[in-house]
Amino acid sequence: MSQPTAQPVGRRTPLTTATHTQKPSGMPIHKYGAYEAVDLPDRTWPDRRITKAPRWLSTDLRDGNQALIDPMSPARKRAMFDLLVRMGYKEIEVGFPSSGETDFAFVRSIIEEGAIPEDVTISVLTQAREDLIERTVESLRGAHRATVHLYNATAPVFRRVVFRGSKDDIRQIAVDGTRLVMEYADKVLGDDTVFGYQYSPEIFTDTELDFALEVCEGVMDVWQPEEGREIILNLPATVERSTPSTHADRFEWMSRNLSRREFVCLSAHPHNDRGTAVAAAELAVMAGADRIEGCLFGQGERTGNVDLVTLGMNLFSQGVDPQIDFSQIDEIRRTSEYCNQMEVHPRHPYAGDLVYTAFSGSHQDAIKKGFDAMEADAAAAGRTVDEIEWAVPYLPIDPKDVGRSYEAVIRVNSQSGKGGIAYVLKNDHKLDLPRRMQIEFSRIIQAKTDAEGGEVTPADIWAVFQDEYLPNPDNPWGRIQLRSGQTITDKDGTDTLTVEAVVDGADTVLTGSGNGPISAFFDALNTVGVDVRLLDYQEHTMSEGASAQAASYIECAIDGKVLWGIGIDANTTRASLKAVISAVNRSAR
Ligand SMILES: CC(=O)SCCNC(=O)CCNC(=O)[C@H](O)C(C)(C)COP(=O)(O)OP(=O)(O)OC[C@H]1O[C@@H](n2cnc3c(N)ncnc32)[C@H](O)[C@@H]1OP(=O)(O)O
Ligand SMILES: CC(C)C(=O)C(=O)O
Repeated sequence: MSQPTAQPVGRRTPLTTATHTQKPSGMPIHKYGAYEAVDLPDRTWPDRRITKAPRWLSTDLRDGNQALIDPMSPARKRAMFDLLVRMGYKEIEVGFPSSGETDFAFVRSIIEEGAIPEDVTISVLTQAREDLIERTVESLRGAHRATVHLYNATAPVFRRVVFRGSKDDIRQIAVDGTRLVMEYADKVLGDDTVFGYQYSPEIFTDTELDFALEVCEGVMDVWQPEEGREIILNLPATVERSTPSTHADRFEWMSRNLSRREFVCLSAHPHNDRGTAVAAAELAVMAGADRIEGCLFGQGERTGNVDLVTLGMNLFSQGVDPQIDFSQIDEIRRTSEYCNQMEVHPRHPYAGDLVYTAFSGSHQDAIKKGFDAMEADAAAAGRTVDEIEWAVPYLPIDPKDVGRSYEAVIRVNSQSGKGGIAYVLKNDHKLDLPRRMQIEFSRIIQAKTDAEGGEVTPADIWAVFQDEYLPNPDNPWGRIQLRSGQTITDKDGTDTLTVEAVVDGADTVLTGSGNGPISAFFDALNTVGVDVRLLDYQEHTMSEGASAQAASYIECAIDGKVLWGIGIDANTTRASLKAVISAVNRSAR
């Protein structure tokens, strides 16, 4: 029989792609074509950095609302509007007033009730149809600052299928619509309304670049932008169709080729069909966009509009002021959920229930070390933790900055390790367990999670910890309970300890001597047949002030077993005696 040849460690046949050849899926790929690239070899956007917030427009009340199963009631609309104002949005698209009485009445209500702050501009959307434009402008009577937003589709399939017209016909719809908006604004709105205009070539992402430019130029020829008379040209990714890099190329191309660029506010309106709307928006800003339209938490048609919360918080997490207040993210989320009647996903960036929570051991370990290092670094710099740069692994921002507590940062289940459990004890009970004690206790918790599954709450952890290490009058298990102890130190430094205790149910006085209270106590315990040897001892105060408690941790070998004990007391000697009893009682449990 031939002997198998021993392979040196690390020299076995590796798994390579050759052993995992992928096979054609059989999916109908012939139905789809590649998206056209932009010929822009001297593109500049990849080298740009975002150093300030773009202008934001919230379209929650329009694009968000039009996509809801149950569009917002007037009360829900008002709650959303007030939230957006409180957060600091200065441009808010409040509806499509010509769609019906609900939107029209809502626009009238916020104007007539004085709900729009002086520095907030409301915007309303309309198709390029005269009756709709008239009704739209009518809704704005008496507003301080208002923008009419006109759109028509310019993409080839719309030209052919929806409008059944030539490029010139489509361009003319935009030009005529712009003229009508201006005429009705002149007729209906007084001088007390600061009036603005926005045009969107719909499905910009599917429109030939030169044609999108041609239509925008035609619109500008009518509006005549100049100093003090900007035009907002909004280039919507109505359906997201390309990588964010190609989207950025298209923005850079438009930004370079538009005439009167200094009077144009170039705006992006990404949707999330490919799941990359946030990246598309950020790269569009790098490529020249001045403004982003989106919705809170990515509400909106199909996969949603770009998420304004993620965009704003991405800036914040890079030290750039988003100009929007996200400090109460849970209130923002609750209001948005109420208005949209849709839940925000627990993994939603910055706002989901679980996004500042680590269950897994190595994450928890790193987070605990990160918090400890922050405290040490702040103390070394003579500052508070809030005054130094945030650097906690796995937490891109300090949850406190969005109104979250640290309670949920670490949650314990079967995937957790000692770091997380130690974090809970330190955070909730001011107990900073020595490393080997963390290991010992985490095994006890792990046995529980393996047996029972699910999550172990901080309250469960504390109950197990107390039961394991801290016998007390309500739970007085163990051979020995301490009543009182007294040490006398003689002139050569020897401590003599007298302890009153209950041993095996009987009141007992134990005495012993040694070169400190702990060794004196070990000596005393020997008299009742307990053989203890000290391996490690640590202590710390748990709070400041006269009534401060101290925690003592002791690692001992007791009758051949190595165990930890803990004692908590205002008196450090008493804390250490309790720690010895905790370990001794555990050894006999
Ligand atoms: C990408 C976006 O999100 S765009 C915004 C979409 N949002 C909404 O549509 C919500 C509100 N809309 C509505 O309530 C309705 O569409 C209304 C009340 C405004 C209009 O309703 P209707 O009069 O029934 O027209 P409908 O919306 O079906 O539009 C169809 C007609 O308008 C034309 N049309 C569509 N969009 C536009 C436009 N932007 N400009 C000019 N004409 C347009 C179509 O070609 C079609 O014309 P046809 O009847 O001659 O074939
Ligand atoms: C009206 C436009 C801006 C729009 O909502 C879109 O194209 O998605």
